[in-house]
Amino acid sequence: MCTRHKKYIYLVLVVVVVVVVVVVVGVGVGVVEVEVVILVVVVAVVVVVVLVVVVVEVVVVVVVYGWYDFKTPTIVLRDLDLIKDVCVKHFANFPNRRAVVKLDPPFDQNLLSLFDDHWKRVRSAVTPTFSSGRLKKMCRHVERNARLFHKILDQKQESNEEIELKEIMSRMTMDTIASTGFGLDTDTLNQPDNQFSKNAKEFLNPNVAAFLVAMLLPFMSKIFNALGVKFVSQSATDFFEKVVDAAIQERKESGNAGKMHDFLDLVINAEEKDKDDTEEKGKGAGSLSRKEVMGQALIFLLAGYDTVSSVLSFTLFLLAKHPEHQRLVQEELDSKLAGASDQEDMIPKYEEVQNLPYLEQCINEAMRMFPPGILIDRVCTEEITLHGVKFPKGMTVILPIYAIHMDPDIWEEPREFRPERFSPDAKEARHQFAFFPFGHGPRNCIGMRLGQLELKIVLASVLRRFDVVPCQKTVYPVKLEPLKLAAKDGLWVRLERRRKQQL
Ligand code: HEM
Repeated sequence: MCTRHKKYIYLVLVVVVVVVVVVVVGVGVGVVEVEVVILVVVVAVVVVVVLVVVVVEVVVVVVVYGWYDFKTPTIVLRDLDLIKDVCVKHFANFPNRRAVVKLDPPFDQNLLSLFDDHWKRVRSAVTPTFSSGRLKKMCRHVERNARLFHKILDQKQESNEEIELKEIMSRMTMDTIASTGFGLDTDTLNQPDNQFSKNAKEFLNPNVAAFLVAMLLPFMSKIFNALGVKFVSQSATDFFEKVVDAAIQERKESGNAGKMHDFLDLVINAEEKDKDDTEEKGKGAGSLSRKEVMGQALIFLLAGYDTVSSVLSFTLFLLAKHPEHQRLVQEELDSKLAGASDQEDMIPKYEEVQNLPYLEQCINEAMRMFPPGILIDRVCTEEITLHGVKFPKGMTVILPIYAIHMDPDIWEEPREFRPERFSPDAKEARHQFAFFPFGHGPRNCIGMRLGQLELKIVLASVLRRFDVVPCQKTVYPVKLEPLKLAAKDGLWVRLERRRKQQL
């Protein structure tokens, strides 16, 4: 039960006890009639009984609540131990996400949407792409894009331009995902309307209306499929298939195939093992069918673009509004990175960003307040009872990330930006599952370490070079769009060059 409810219940109980004592004393001194005593005791008993019922009800309402999504029982968990059990301890009973809409091939083969053993095989084949060794190699793409990004920021700073962070960060992360994943040089930073960016935006903006209808009325998904309504743009999917094919061809011809250790190499390796290109092939760990490979290429683009750009922009925006925390980050960067990086461009290296605890605290606090994913879900595949709550087979389990990140019983004044919440002591004192922007357990975000690396390299390099300050268009507190955690009025700031002696 949460402490707020407890407080009210204790208050009412104290009032009841005080009234009873006053009345009994009143009888003792002869100012209250016996009938009044009987009446007061009856009322007190009724109040206590009602309270007991409410307490039980509150326990049920606060720990979990649910509804029927037509015939599918759906439950929302608030209890952190239950969340831990579902995601980690009893993962075997909850291995999949719900299939909200039926996707078209090859996108239907993406990790996010796969089930059971099929998911397990693809996940273990893709996991090596994100090993420390490969991340280190991918880092040079992140650094190169950060360098190009600085040139744009320099121009904007020199002309004292106001900057909408989400827009410019999206362009930068688009280039980063294209180069880290596929070795492509897309230059979206300088050419925001290039073909790659146009198709990515089209692909990333699915048929929202159909998607929402299918979410609210699951049976409509089948009707949409029968009518040929697409949830994801076919032309954009075709475009990316061609882009990936051309990139593979180019790498093979240049003799670099297998040497770059990025996602494209995984594609090429998979091809070698799976020459006859059928969906049924690629059953061994490490081997993927051509469609599976394309499915992962598309989900990397989808999952790695908007998420990272959103956290980058919210973190910088919050630091602009909280200069005292920005100073602390800059002091950390000055002391830990001084002399170790290339002084000219201020881009820290892979090893250097591994030890920036205060920057990490600020990033975590920004992700607590504005997690790119509002919730995650799992489906129960085998009945189980956990902490007295029965999960029947087929039940959808919702794990509400945003609601838990904003729960005042876990986070005091949750709307305040307080990076100190993530100090080692504060973390130690809190339930480990109170913060989960990347999900939890074996099905958590596979790109987490790449995402964190990008965040730290880009933020460290920007904050070493510039002070980020509010401007006329800054709207704070942030007003959110109705259906996603995006700022309705944009995230506007201005840049000021840091004075030499601070560097
Ligand atoms: C700040 C950055 C990111 C955030 C906050 C984020 C968040 C998430 C969340 C909440 C999930 C669901 C986890 C669960 O159900 O337990 C997820 C899954 C996933 N993410 Fe990320 N993500 C980020 C970056 C990335 C990047 C850079 C990539 C790829 C390059 C990526 C690829 C994926 C994939 C493929 C899955 C599905 C994993 C599976 O089902 O096995 N994400 N992410």
